[in-house]
Amino acid sequence: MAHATSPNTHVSADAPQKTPGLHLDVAHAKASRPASRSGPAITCDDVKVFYKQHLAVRDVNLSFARNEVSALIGPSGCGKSTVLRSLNRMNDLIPGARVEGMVRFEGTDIYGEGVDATEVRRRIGMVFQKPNPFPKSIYENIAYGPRVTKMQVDNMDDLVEEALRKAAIWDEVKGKLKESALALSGGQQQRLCIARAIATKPQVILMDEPCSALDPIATLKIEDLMEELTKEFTIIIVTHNMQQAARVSQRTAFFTAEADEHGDRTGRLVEYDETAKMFSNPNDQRTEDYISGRFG
Ligand SMILES: Nc1ncnc2c1ncn2[C@@H]1O[C@H](COP(=O)(O)OP(=O)(O)OP(=O)(O)O)[C@@H](O)[C@H]1O
Repeated sequence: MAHATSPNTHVSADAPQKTPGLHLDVAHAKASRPASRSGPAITCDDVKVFYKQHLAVRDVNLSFARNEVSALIGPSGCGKSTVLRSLNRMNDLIPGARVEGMVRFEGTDIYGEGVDATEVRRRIGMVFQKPNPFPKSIYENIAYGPRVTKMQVDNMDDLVEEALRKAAIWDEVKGKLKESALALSGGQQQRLCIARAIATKPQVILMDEPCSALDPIATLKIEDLMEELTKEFTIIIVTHNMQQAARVSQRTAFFTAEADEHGDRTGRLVEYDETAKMFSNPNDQRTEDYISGRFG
C-alpha cells in the first residue's frame, strides 16, 4: 500500500494543528498552489463513517497525492460516496451522519474545532453524478460561488472566462453566457459544473461518478479534462467503471463491504496503490477478484 497512512494517527509527529478556522483568502490560495507545496493533499487516518447507529465504512487510511487523479472503486454499497463526502464535510449535510478518525487537508483536521465547513467546501470542491447546474444563466452559475463565499474578485468577467476555459467549455458557450445553463447538453452541463467548482479556486476537486449520466463522447471529454486539470488540481473520483479508473487515475483505492454476524454490511478499504499495480498485480485476492470480474 504505497500511500496508505498509519492507522495510529493520533501519535504521529505531524499531528494536525487545531487551527481556529481554515481561512485563506484568494490571493493566498493562488500563491500557495501545489508547485510550492509538498506532501499529500488530503489524508484519512482511521476514518469511520456512521449513519445513525450504522457503521457504513471503516478502516479508511488513505493519503491522496496532489496533482494526481485518485480513483475509489468497489461494489455497490461499499462506502465510496460516503468516503468521498467525508473529505469535504458534505456528510455534515446528512442528518445522522457522523465521521470518526481524522481527515486532514493541508495538515489541518477539517473536522477540528473552529474549522469553517463552508471554507472547507470552497477549497475542496465537488462535482456530482448528475449534472446539477442552477436554473440560472451560464454566467451566473460560475459567478454564484465566488459571490456567496465573498471571494475577493478583481474582475468577475475574467474569472468566469478563466473557469470556463479550464473546464474546456469556453468555446462552446462564449457567445451565450446570458442564456440558461439548463439549455446545455448533459455533457456541457457537467463541464459547466466543473467550471463552477473551479471558480471558487479549490485545490481539490471531488467527483462522484461524474460521467455515469453521460454518453461515451461526453465521457471522453471529461476524462481528457481530468488529465488537464491535474496540472492545477488534485482530483479524487468515485467510479463504477473500472476501465475509467484505469484510464484516468494514477492511484486506485479498492473498497469492499462485508456483513457482520447480524448481517449488517460495513464497507472497508482493502487496498490502495498505484493504478497500474492494482490492475496488474494487486496485493489482495479480493482486489484481484473484483478487478477480474469474479465478484461485485
Ligand atoms: N444518506 C444516507 N443515509 C443513511 N445511510 C446511507 C446514506 N448514504 C449511504 N448510506 C449507506 O451507507 C453505505 C455506503 O453507501 P455509499 O452510497 O457510500 O456506497 P457506494 O459504494 O458509493 O455505493 P454505490 O456504488 O451504489 O453508489 C450503504 O449501506 C448505504 O445504504
